[in-house]
Amino acid sequence: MRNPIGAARAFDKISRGGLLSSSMASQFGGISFSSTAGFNFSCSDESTRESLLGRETRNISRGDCLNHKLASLSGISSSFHDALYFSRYNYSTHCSDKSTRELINKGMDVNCEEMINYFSNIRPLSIFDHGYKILWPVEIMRAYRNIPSHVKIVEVGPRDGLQNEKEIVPTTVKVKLIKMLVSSGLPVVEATSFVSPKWVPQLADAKDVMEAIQNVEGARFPVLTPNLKGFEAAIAAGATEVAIFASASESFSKSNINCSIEDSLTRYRDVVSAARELSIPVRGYISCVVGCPVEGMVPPSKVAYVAKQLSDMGCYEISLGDTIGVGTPGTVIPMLEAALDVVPIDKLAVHFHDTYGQALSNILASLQMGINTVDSSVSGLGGCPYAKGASGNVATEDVVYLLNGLGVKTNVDLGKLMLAGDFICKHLGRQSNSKTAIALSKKTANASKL
Ligand SMILES: CC(C)(COP(=O)([O-])OP(=O)([O-])OC[C@H]1O[C@@H](n2cnc3c(N)ncnc32)[C@H](O)[C@@H]1OP(=O)([O-])[O-])[C@@H](O)C(=O)NCCC(=O)NCCSC(=O)C[C@@](C)(O)CC(=O)[O-]
Repeated sequence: MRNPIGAARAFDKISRGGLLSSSMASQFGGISFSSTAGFNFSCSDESTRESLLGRETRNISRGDCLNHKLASLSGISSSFHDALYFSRYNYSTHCSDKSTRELINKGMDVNCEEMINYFSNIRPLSIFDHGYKILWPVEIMRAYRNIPSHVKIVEVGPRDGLQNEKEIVPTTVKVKLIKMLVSSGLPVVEATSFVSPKWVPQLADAKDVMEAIQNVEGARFPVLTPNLKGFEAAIAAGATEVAIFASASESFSKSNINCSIEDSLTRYRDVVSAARELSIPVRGYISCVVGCPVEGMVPPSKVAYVAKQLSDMGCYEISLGDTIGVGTPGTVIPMLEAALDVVPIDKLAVHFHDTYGQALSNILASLQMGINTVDSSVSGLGGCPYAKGASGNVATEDVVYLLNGLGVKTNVDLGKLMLAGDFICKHLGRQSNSKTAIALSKKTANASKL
């Protein structure tokens, strides 16, 4: 096995010297570099070359403090680093934690050995054991650089989950579920919808739900409002935050809210302006961000268009919904890139249904791009009544397990969350859709510690 510190020193010398000599190649596990203009690379291993160059040749179009800091500390041109190691997104503001930031902010004083020690201490990956050649700190940086230190989970189970149940869930059960979710530490629990009861009878008790949770503290309770009528009813029932929901697909807009995308945006401008007068924050959703049950693939440009409209009208956050769960990172990443061209990253959230089992992969890809708000539904409840065949949202338990594994803070107690999931699943008379909940409920281990 190659000595990582030796390789670190080699990397350090190259970085500081700014010259890449062929004698260094052997220390980089067979990868050779040419330091001619433009830093062309040649590499003996096809897949390594692919991973080093193929996917990382975009230029940075946004400011990226880390790039410039690391470029300057390593003493080589930033274009080299931009092309090789970093994508276009800003690391520094989404930096994993304080000590990483400090490390980065030390600028010239940081060397690669410190980086290795740092990352090998905090990350459980034993990449050195896998016979990797040069790719560690690069790979680690690439995999973790944008993952935020804290993720806000928006629990949508009581709304997105229960809106799709055949049997109408009694108000008392909904209220108990909401309280249990809050007690698990979830900061935002979407409570219900003020939509037409003819369209969604499952949530016809919206007013009663809101009145019953008036005194519940510890979380915010946004509610869906499709128009001014819904907004006014929500405010009268005590809502202090609302969400509007547009679509990137014309057909879905028509089947879900009975109007075109443009007409929906006009309606939503009225809702947002009424909300602004009352200082009510408005979240925006976009459905069908990668695929539509009627139209098939949805181009990223359509998502970007609606995202910009929602952002411009004043939504504080825009949740990008893969309503029918068809996305993979292959389609989700280009969609997010398009959205990021028009909306700042801190305003974006992701909302994945898990129809094809891709939700966690899509969430990881989103985190790696710096997204720090994720919607999910306890026990994977859910679906949309107007998107036939779509399954539930990604399970909140699975998201928390993933984030715990990445060392990302959520403030959610997995054990308490599982109790909430168990409660609603027992009521519905079915098994949880959360793999984490199923696996952990078979163990007696204390799930709160996982
Ligand atoms: C938007 C409408 C109302 C248009 O529905 P419409 O029929 O075109 O509306 P209308 O203005 O002609 O009114 C028809 C009737 O509804 C009443 N009405 C009108 N508005 C309201 C209201 N706010 N609350 C209560 N009642 C309302 C209105 O008063 C009237 O009553 P009537 O005179 O017939 O007795 C209807 O299409 C609707 O309610 N759609 C909601 C559909 C829905 O909730 N879908 C699920 C949520 S979206 C989703 O799940 C996706 C998401 C967000 O999770 C993201 C993702 O997964 O991708």
